Amino acid sequence: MSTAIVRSPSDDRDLDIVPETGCLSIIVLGASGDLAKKKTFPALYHLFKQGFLQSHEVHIFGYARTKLSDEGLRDRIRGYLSKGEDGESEDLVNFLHLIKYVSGSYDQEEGFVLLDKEISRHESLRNIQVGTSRRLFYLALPPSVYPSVCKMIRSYCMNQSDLGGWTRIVVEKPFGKDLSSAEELSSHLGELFTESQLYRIDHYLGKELVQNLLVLRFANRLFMPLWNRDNIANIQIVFREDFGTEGRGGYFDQYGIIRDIIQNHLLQVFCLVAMEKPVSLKPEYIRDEKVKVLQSVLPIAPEDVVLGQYDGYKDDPTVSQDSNTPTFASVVLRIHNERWEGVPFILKAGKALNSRKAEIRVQFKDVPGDIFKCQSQGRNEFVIRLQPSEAMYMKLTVKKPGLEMSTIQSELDLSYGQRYQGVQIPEAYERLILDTIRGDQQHFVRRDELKAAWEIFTPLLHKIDGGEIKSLPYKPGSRGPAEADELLAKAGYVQTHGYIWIPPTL
Ligand SMILES: NC(=O)C1=CN([C@@H]2O[C@H](COP(=O)(O)OP(=O)(O)OC[C@H]3O[C@@H](n4cnc5c(N)ncnc54)[C@H](OP(=O)(O)O)[C@@H]3O)[C@@H](O)[C@H]2O)C=CC1
Ligand SMILES: O=C1O[C@H](COP(=O)(O)O)[C@@H](O)[C@H](O)[C@H]1O
Repeated sequence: MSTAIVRSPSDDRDLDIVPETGCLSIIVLGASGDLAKKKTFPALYHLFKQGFLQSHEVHIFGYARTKLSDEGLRDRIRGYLSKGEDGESEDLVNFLHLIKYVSGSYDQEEGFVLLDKEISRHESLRNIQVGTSRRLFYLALPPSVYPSVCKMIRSYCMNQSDLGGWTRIVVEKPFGKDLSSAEELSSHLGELFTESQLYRIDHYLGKELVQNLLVLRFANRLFMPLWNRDNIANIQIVFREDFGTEGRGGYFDQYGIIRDIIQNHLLQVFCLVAMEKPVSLKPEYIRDEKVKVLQSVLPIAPEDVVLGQYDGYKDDPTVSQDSNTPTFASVVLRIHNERWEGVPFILKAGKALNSRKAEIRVQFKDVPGDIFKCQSQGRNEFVIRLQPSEAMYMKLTVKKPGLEMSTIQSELDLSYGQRYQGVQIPEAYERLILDTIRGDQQHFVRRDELKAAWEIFTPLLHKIDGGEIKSLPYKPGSRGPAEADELLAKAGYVQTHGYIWIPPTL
C-alpha cells in the first residue's frame, strides 16, 4: 500500500527562510504594561509549551522603568499565563524560570548597557560564538518612545556581527498618527534598521480566518469567477466590541477608533479581501499586491462617513470634556480598478456596542430574472466570522422542505468548533511572534503599505481632528448611531428579513 504524502500549503512556499536554531534572547520592552502581561508573555508561554522555544536556547528579558525584581515580574504575569491550568504546572515553573527583569529608562544609556550585559551574559553561558546569537526586541510600549528606544538598541544592544545571528525589532501599532508623523517615524527607524529587521505587527494578520483569506480566494475555483463587481453588490468588514475604552481612555482619546482599529486592523483585512492574486506566496509579492490595492482607493467622501461617540465616554477623567474623538465609525471605501469599480466596501468599528464580533460580509447581487419571486427574502451572502467562534457560512435561497414549492433562506455552514473538534486555534500573537523568530515577514506591514494606508485616512482624520465632522451620540449597548444603518442602506446593502441563523450544536 502506498503512503500518501499530505503537503501543507506552506511546504511549497517560495520563501527564503532558513530554519533557525541557536541562542535566542527575547526582550520585551514595556514589560510592566498591559499588552505585555495580557498578550506578549502568554504568547511566549504557549510557544514554550508547544516546544517552539527551548529552555536550552532561549532567555526572556523584561525591561521597563518600574522597579521590579525578577520575581516581581513573574508574579505580575503568572495569573495571565496559568489561565485554564490547574495550579502551577511544571511548564509554567520552567517558563517563569527563563525570565529576567532589567529596570531602566527609555532614553538613557545606563539601562541599555545593563540590558546588553545581561543578554551577553546569557549568551556566553550558552558558549556561543560571537555574532551567531539572535536578539528579538519586542516594543510593547507607547509609540512616543519608539525613537529613543530604537536609538538605544542600535547603539548598545545589537547582535555583534553577522555570522548567521540577527537583531529584529517588533513594533506595535499605532504607528504614527497621520501620514507625516508615520513617515517621520519610518524615516527615523529606517536610519537605524533595515526593513528586514523591522516587524510592524498588526495582530489581526495573525488571526486564523484572516490567514485563511488568501487560501479561500485563490485555492478555490468556486470563488474566482464570483469575486468581482459583476457579482458582488457590497462588502462589509465589521468590528464590534461590547465594552468601552475601560482604563485606556487617555490613550484612546488621542487616537480614536479610526486610528485604533480601522486604519490598521480592518484595512489589512480589506487588502486581503480586495487584492489581486500575488505571483507566489513570497512575502514581498503579497505585500506588493496589498500596496497596489491600497493605492487604488479613492479619496473618502465626507458623505461616506458616520462617526459616533457613546454616552458616558467622557466620564473617564483622562478624557477631555470637549472630546470629539469617535468611538464608532462607519466609512465607505471605493476602489478604482477593473475588479471593484462601483462596489462599496463598508468598514465599520465601534466600542460599547451590543455585541463583540468581527466579520466580513460579502453580499452578492440579485439574481436576474427571478422566477421564484424570492428576491424580497434576501440576497446571497458569504460571511467570514473572524471572532468569536470562527466560522464561514453562505446564506442561500433553498426550497423550503415540504410539499409546496416555496423558498426559504438557509445556509451552508463551516463552523470551526464543530468541524475541527479538539483543534486548538493559536492566538494571533503566538503565531506572529513565531514568524518573527523564523524571519517570515508575510504577515507584517511593510513601510510603503503603511504609507498607503495613512494616505487613505489622513485627510479624513484631519477633518475630524479639526472638528469638521462631528461624532454623533449613541447609547452604550446599541448598534451605534442610526445614521450608520442609513449609510449602509445608501451603499446598497439589502437587509435579509425573517432569517435566523441557528448555531450548530456539537
Ligand atoms: N493593550 C492592548 O490591548 C494593545 C496594545 N497595543 C499597543 O501596544 C503598545 C503597548 O500597549 P500597552 O501595554 O497597552 O501600554 P501601557 O500604557 O500599558 O504601556 C506599557 C509600558 O510602557 C511604559 N509607559 C507607559 N506610558 C509611558 C510614557 N508616556 N512614556 C514612557 N513609558 C511609558 C510603562 O512602563 P514603565 O512605566 O514601567 O516604564 C508601561 O507599563 C502600544 O503601542 C499600544 O498601542 C496594541 C494592541 C492591543
Ligand atoms: O489593537 C486593538 O485591538 C483590540 C481588539 O483586539 P481583538 O483581537 O480582541 O479583537 C482593541 O480592544 C484595542 O482597542 C485595540 O487597540
